[in-house]
Amino acid sequence: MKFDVNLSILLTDLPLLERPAAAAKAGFDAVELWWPFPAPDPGAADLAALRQAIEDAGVRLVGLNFDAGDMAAGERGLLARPDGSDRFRANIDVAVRFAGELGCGVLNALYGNGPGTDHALAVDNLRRAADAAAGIGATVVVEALNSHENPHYPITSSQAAFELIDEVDRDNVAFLADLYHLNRMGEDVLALTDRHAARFGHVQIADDPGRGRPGSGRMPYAEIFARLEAAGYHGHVGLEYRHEGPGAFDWRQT
Ligand SMILES: O=C(O)C(=O)CO
Repeated sequence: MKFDVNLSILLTDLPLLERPAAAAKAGFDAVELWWPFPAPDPGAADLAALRQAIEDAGVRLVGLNFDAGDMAAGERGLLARPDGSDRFRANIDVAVRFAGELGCGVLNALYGNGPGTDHALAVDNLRRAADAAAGIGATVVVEALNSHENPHYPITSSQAAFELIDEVDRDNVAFLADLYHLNRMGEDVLALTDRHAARFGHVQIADDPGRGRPGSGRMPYAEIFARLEAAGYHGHVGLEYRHEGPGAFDWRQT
C-alpha cells in the first residue's frame, strides 16, 4: 500500500510549514491536507509558502480538502450550505490551482452540516468543482462521516455518498472511503472494499474505537490492506488518525 500522512490531524504539534519535512523524516513521500487556511483565498504569499514547504520536503501532495468552513468549530463543508456556498465557490479555483501546481490528483468536497442544507445546491457545487478539477486531471471525492462525531452531517453511509455521486454524473467524481467513519457507522468495510473498490477515489484510515493508529482499536487492518490490493485499489491510503507523542507510525514496522 502507498500511505500518506494527513498533516491536518497528525504532526500537529509542529507549525504547518514544518509538517511536510517531518512527514518526510518519518519515511513518507506523500501527504494530504484539509484546507489549512481560514479563508477560501489566503493570498499568494501564504499559498507560495505552503507550496515551498511541500516541495522542499520532497513529498507529494496527494489529497487536499476544499475549504470546508471552520473545521475546528465543527463545520464540515460548504457544498450544501446556502450560507457557505459563495465561500466554496470562491475556493474552487484557488484550491484547484494549488493542487495543480503540486500535482495533487484528489480534492475532497465535504457536504456541510444541517440543518438547512440544500441538496440541489450541493449537486450544482460538486459539478462546478468537478469541472474545474477536470482541467488539472484531478478527481473530486465525496466522503461519508460518522454521525456520532458529526451529528448534523447528512452523508453518513457509503450508499448516501454513492447516490450523490451518481446524481452529480461526472466521470471525475468518486468516493472517499474513510474506513474509520464507515466502520463506526456499522458498515462492513471488508465487504464494501470487495464490492466497490473501483468507486474509491481515495481511502483514509484510523482504527475504531478511538480514531487512533492501526492496532489501537479492533479493525482488521492487515486484512483490509490485503483486500484493497486484491480489489485493485492503487491509490494512496491517507493516515487520518490522532496520535500524540512518539510512535505514531510504528505500526508500519509490525
Ligand atoms: O472531519 C473529519 O472527520 C474528516 O474525516 C474530514 O475529512
